[in-house]
Amino acid sequence: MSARIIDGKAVAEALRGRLAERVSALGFRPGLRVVRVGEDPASGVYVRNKDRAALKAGLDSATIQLPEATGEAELLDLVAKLNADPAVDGILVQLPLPRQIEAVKVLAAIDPAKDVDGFHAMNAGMLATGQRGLVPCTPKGVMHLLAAARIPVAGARAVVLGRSNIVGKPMAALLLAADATVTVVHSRTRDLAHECRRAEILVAAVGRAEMVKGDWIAEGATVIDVGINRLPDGRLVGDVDFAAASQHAAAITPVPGGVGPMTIACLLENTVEAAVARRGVREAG
Ligand SMILES: Nc1nc(=O)c2c([nH]1)NC[C@@H]1CN(c3ccc(C(=O)N[C@@H](CCC(=O)O)C(=O)O)cc3)C=[N+]21
Repeated sequence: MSARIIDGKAVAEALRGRLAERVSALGFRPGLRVVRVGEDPASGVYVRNKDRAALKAGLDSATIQLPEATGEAELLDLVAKLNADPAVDGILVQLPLPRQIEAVKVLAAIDPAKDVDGFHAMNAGMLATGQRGLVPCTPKGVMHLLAAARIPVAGARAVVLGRSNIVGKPMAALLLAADATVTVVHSRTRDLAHECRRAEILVAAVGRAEMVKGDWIAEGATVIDVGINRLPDGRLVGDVDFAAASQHAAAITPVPGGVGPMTIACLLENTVEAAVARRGVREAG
């Protein structure tokens, strides 16, 4: 059997189209500012793709590029300025940050109402306690993909591989809120393969190229691959051995063209949501 491929690029395009319509009805351009310190290669493609998508959706979007040697106080000053700017609805500080800057301090300084990454402890707490807040883009994008592919989540056995604050933990919280039975597994889990084989929905988010093997996948499972890993030969692969997993899964996301484009679409969605909430806009429909 060969799995159905869940086309994240197409689902993201559809979501961006709906957002463009929503933005044009607002009568103002939601403002997004992305702050990038230094030149971490992982965030290069992301920044370029995001800028293009944001402008196309009608957002007022700009990237603020700071030098690698920027100090923590300087970055905190910029965040304070963006917090105070009424035209700015969303603030995203690209991670990872250079060594001299403590990321948790910077994330804590962002106004939670403008925290379109959903990384502030306030938004993480809102998600954990089932309250409305800004939800991290990648896990939010995964939930959109599951819905678009008509994968039943309620009651399903879901396994999340990875426990990061930016993907694994919020992913588990969202699946739980959608009534899945959620297991989080990680590098210290005994018999990872066995745990993964129990999954009806497997979300792989460890950042290790093709770590999930074909025989880790139950027959008929849905496989969501969050990993984006660059191999020495330049090829881009996920955390899952795609060809082998496709022989067992019923549905699977590719890399590239799976979760990545959804992360960007959800960043735009969060910016629109932040703008609507902050400015007290009442939308029709
Ligand atoms: N504060 C913060 N928030 C982030 O969300 C964040 C970050 N920092 N730092 C860097 C990572 C990386 N990231 C990506 C998102 C989408 C693609 C993406 O769209 N990838 C495409 C194309 C990839 C390619 O062609 O190279 C795909 O998977 O199909 C990639 C990478 C968000 N990140």
